[in-house]
Amino acid sequence: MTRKELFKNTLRKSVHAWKLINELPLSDDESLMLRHFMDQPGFLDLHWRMFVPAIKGQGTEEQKQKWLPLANKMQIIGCYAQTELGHGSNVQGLETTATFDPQTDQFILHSPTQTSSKWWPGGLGKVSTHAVIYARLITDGKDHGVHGFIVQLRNMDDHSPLPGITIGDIGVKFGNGAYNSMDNGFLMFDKFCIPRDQMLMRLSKVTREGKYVPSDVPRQLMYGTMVSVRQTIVSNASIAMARAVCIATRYSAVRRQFGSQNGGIETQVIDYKTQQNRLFPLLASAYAFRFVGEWLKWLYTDVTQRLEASDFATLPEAHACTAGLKSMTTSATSDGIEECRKLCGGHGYLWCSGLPELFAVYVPACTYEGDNVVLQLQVARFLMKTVSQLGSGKAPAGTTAYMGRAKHLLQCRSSIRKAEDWLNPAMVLETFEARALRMAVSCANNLSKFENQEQGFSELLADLVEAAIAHCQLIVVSKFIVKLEGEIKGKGVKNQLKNLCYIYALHLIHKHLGDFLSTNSITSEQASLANHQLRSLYTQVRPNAVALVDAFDYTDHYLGSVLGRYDGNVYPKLFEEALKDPLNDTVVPDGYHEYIRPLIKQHLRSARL
Ligand SMILES: CCCCCCCC/C=C\CCCCCCCCCCCC(=O)SCCNC(=O)CCNC(=O)[C@H](O)C(C)(C)COP(=O)(O)OP(=O)(O)OC[C@H]1O[C@@H](n2cnc3c(N)ncnc32)[C@H](O)[C@@H]1OP(=O)(O)O
Ligand SMILES: Cc1cc2nc3c(=O)[nH]c(=O)nc-3n(C[C@H](O)[C@H](O)[C@H](O)COP(=O)(O)OP(=O)(O)OC[C@H]3O[C@@H](n4cnc5c(N)ncnc54)[C@H](O)[C@@H]3O)c2cc1C
Repeated sequence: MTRKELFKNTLRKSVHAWKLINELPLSDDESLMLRHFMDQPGFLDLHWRMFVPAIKGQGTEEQKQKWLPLANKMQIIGCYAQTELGHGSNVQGLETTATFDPQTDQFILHSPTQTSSKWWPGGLGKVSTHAVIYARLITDGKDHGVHGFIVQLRNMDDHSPLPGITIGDIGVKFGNGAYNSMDNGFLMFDKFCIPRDQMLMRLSKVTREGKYVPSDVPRQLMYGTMVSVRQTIVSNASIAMARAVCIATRYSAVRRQFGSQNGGIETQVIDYKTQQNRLFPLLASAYAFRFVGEWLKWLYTDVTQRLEASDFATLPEAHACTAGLKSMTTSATSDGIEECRKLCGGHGYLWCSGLPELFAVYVPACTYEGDNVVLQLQVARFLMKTVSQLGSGKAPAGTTAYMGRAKHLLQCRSSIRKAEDWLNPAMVLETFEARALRMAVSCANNLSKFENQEQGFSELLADLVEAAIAHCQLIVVSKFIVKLEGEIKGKGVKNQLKNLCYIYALHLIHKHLGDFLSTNSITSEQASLANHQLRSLYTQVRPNAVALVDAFDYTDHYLGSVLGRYDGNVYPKLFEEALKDPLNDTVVPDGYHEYIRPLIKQHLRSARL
């Protein structure tokens, strides 16, 4: 499809989905499922995942009563317009202004520079009638920082932009199809007025007289919508990883190369240890991200209930966990999808493998909802704060509880003696805890050598990100272990999950061996025992690998991959797909008479001469 066709088709699908949700009707969970099967980014994502939650989280009761019924019935369509041409990560650096005019009781929204243009919001370019806009609030010449506002963008009769608003699509993005179904947009305000009651005022307020009343709760609650979406992105990482792994695993069982003596049957590529060493950790990651996603959903629900009761104690941890896990799982999944493409050899590069589009549509997850490095730095700040409070009497809780055992973890030596010890959950956990704590403490020690903490932080950014990743990996491993300790129906299933859990943990040890050795969390002998155990786990997973991806229960239609077909009938179907290509509509291609024939004839003539 052309971009215009793709966009229009996405509108058609979205509206059809909305119709089904209402007519059947579907529950929230079922609607979410429908979104997955629709399988295309579109304006509904931003309306439901960001616009509605922003009003719910930051609006007053009156604002919710006014706007939510309209939004819930989709009588208005909204998006989340925060990022600008000049600033995305640095939210405090946004330039759009919202200046209160006490004469008219309105805010005047303005884009003072080109870099202040809103740039990127999904659904903004062509669809949304409304947006939650983030802008600097100015009253009486004073800048109070960034706040949210509900703004109507387009005329409800003919969809034209309202006077004072310039709006459009930012253009084609990475890949063919992929995220181009979405109208990511730009927007400029030219002294555009909105009534005062359209500032989202649950947190801070502006009175009729123009007095600014600051929030009596943490101002970071304004970032709540991002926290909520980051949490869902972790579960989505598992879905995308599982999809790629399903394709690569099934195809690896079909594909044969080498290994035959005198014309016998060749080896299935899945039997090569190198293939297993690349593939099975990704299979394990798909399961691991699912379990940590379930736990994160619980954490998010818990913090939301606490916030409603004005208990803000766990907010920093919820922010660190959602930011860190969003970052870690999306980076691993993007890399994993690309690895799956390579695991499928040349055919993985074909569009009909399903992997190029999956990669193209998935990879912006490393950037949207917070650049992955910027988010790990938030985790690092949280860790440095926690380390600095050790010994102050305030015991670290939740995912940093292990830091409370700093004395032990800083000096303990791993008691792994034989390969099977690497299947001991306590020993594995302690190894990850020691590594994470030692990396965090080492950063804190290095930081303390700087007179200026912020300067020290800047200098140590790369180390801090590594410490943050180590902490996030510990969370994933620990939540997988907790899952195994819970009720799992069927001994066989439990055994398979156990194998995957230890593959996940041991492959991380192998991948980040430098960290584990340099922090003395393990010795090189213990590292080689871990490798030995890993190989043995691969052998145990091998006979069940295809069943473990079948368990994701993806239909062929959803996978959209010739290589990942359930029936394994890959080669005839590759031919069928090739023959569908428009280039094969004619035997002699368009352009032959114009370019190829004259070229060949010229050679023939010169040959005769
Ligand atoms: C064919 C295949 C198809 C595949 C389909 C797959 C199927 C998928 C199915 C469904 C998919 C649906 C998915 C939904 C998708 C939704 C689409 C998303 C679109 C993307 C939308 C966006 O990108 S919106 C814009 C997002 N922008 C950002 O994330 C900006 C990042 N920056 C920030 O968040 C902040 O600026 C910052 C955190 C980096 C820094 O903030 P600031 O400068 O204000 O703070 P400080 O560093 O000074 O910190 C102050 C203090 O506050 C704490 N803090 C910061 N943030 C938070 C927070 N959120 N909550 C709580 N506390 C916070 C910070 O830690 C500091 O604490 P101290 O104690 O003072 O240290
Ligand atoms: C597909 C897609 C959809 C989007 N949808 C929306 C939307 O609906 N609404 C919306 O408001 N926005 C949206 N965005 C914007 C998105 O949220 C931002 O692009 C994202 O937050 C990253 O910000 P940035 O572009 O400013 O990156 P930058 O911050 O400019 O990042 C550039 C580089 O600088 C590095 N960097 C930046 N700051 C630091 C630092 N402090 N320390 C170390 N390194 C740093 C980053 O790691 C990165 O390598 C979308 C983006 C994409 C790609």
